[in-house]
Amino acid sequence: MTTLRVAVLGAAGRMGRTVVEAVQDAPGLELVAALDRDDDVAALADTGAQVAVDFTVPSVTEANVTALIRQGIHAVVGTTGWTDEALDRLRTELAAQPQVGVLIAPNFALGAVLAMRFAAMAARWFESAEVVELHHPDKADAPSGTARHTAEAIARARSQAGLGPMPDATTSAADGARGADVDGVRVHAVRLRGLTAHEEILLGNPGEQLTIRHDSFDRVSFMPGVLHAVRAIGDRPGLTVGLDQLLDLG
Ligand SMILES: NC(=O)C1=CN([C@@H]2O[C@H](COP(=O)(O)OP(=O)(O)OC[C@H]3O[C@@H](n4cnc5c(N)ncnc54)[C@H](O)[C@@H]3O)[C@@H](O)[C@H]2O)C=CC1
Ligand SMILES: O=C(O)C1=N[C@H](C(=O)O)C[C@H](O)C1
Repeated sequence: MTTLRVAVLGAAGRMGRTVVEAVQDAPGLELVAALDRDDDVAALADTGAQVAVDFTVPSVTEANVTALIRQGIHAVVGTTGWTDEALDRLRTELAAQPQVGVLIAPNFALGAVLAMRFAAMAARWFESAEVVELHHPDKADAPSGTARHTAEAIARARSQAGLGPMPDATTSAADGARGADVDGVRVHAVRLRGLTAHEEILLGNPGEQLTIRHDSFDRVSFMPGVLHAVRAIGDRPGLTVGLDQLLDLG
């Protein structure tokens, strides 16, 4: 079996530490670099890394991935905060390195990926849909990347089905009481000590409610998805958004 040489960026962080352990324990993978703040990503090629996993912070992830692409290193990215404009800039970078693959995924937990897919399937059949995400209080961004992605998928499905705005008679609300508006879908963010990463999608019709809930109790829940992506990304040049694209979900 040939060995795949892997680097981890953000290696001192909560996710980075878990990824380092997972790569060290995974058959066929070799950890060749573990970088954090102040390490030079632009010199990573010297380590022989073929794939790099980025769990850093929204303000640096684009610069990291750009540096990886320019060195011909595939990237598996879990860091949140990607905008459409930033993704377009990556596509331009990738056009100059057509053999390189980049995966950006808001959530690597298989259950979360399925929850997002189920929510998109269900969205057209319900009058109302709202998303509640619940996380540890050390999280920097709100709402979560997963909740944004979920809300965007719900909005797309509603628009394709010709559904209009959801019923909501609110005319007076305290700041933030109705959550953030993501493409017309309300998203609520809870931060609570003891939590890891959780999401509930609430779908309502007259007389019924469907609740889709996913819980990551531990960061090991993200590792099968991360390792699957590390192994698959070399055969998938260009930009891929969402782990579902690598899971053959139909
Ligand atoms: N896609 C997914 O499945 C998941 C995504 N995340 C996302 O991953 C990101 C990281 O989350 P956590 O590990 O909880 O955060 P964290 O704050 O524990 O870790 C971030 C790490 O990045 C390091 N860092 C900062 N600048 C850097 C740079 N220029 N180069 C290399 N490292 C740098 C920090 O020193 C820190 O060690 C967040 O955006 C979070 O939302 C978190 C969990 C799962
Ligand atoms: O910061 C986290 O912890 C998580 N971040 C990702 C997100 O913002 O969606 C994925 C997961 O929710 C954990």
